[in-house]
Amino acid sequence: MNRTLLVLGAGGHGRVVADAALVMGFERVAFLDDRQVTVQAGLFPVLGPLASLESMKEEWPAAIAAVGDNRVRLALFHRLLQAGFKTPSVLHPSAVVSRNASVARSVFVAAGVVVNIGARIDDAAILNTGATIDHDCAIEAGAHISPGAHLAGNVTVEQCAWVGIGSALKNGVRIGAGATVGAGSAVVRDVPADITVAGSPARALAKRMDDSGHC
Ligand SMILES: CC(=O)SCCNC(=O)CCNC(=O)[C@H](O)C(C)(C)COP(=O)(O)OP(=O)(O)OC[C@H]1O[C@@H](n2cnc3c(N)ncnc32)[C@H](O)[C@@H]1OP(=O)(O)O
Repeated sequence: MNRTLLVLGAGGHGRVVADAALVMGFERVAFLDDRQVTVQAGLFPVLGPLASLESMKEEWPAAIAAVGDNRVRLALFHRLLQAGFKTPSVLHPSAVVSRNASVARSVFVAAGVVVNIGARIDDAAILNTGATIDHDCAIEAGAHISPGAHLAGNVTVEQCAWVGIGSALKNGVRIGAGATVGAGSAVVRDVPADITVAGSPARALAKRMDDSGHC
């Protein structure tokens, strides 16, 4: 394993990732963050703004995108690939990940997570503290499963969707790309792309507007 890791983003999520990286065995961990003057990064130095990323590669060849915003994180991951960085995943040692599950690049698997047989975790996804991902789920690139969320078997969470803290997803449901599942929700049917649902059973709250102002 490469023993250095550059963490992109020194916010709450980035700090959790950095902490887990140390426990996992990385020896030198540092941040890039545009708020370098004010950020409270704890034990880890902030080496510069994100704009300096490409110039860091020689000393810091491995990096992980660790900002909470799903689309921004996925874009940063693609920038890492383009610049030729190594893109290891960070798996907290207390996570239980089936040998018959797959975990792609730049994934963060937090403490206490369980991933069961046949699950597929794609690039730059987050499985946050204590989440459970049961058999044959697919968590697509840039998706975020928040702390304590429970996914039954055969659930699909499409690209950049966000499953809120403590929610429960019935077996076989599909969460559309960019959709949001509110905290503590019970999802019993498919959720279309770019919709926010919440409650038990989860129902649509609102539809996000795109850049042109249309839903
Ligand atoms: C380590 C970490 O911290 S990871 C981060 C974990 N955080 C989360 O999981 C948070 C998930 N986010 C939520 O649950 C948010 O409330 C969202 C995204 C569902 C909605 O946020 P907003 O669009 O800002 O909605 P807003 O707060 O204005 O609420 C709109 C309505 O929905 C209701 N509502 C909001 N969230 C929920 C929810 N989780 N369950 C039920 N109802 C909800 C509100 O009560 C409100 O109802 P009202 O109009 O009758 O008053």
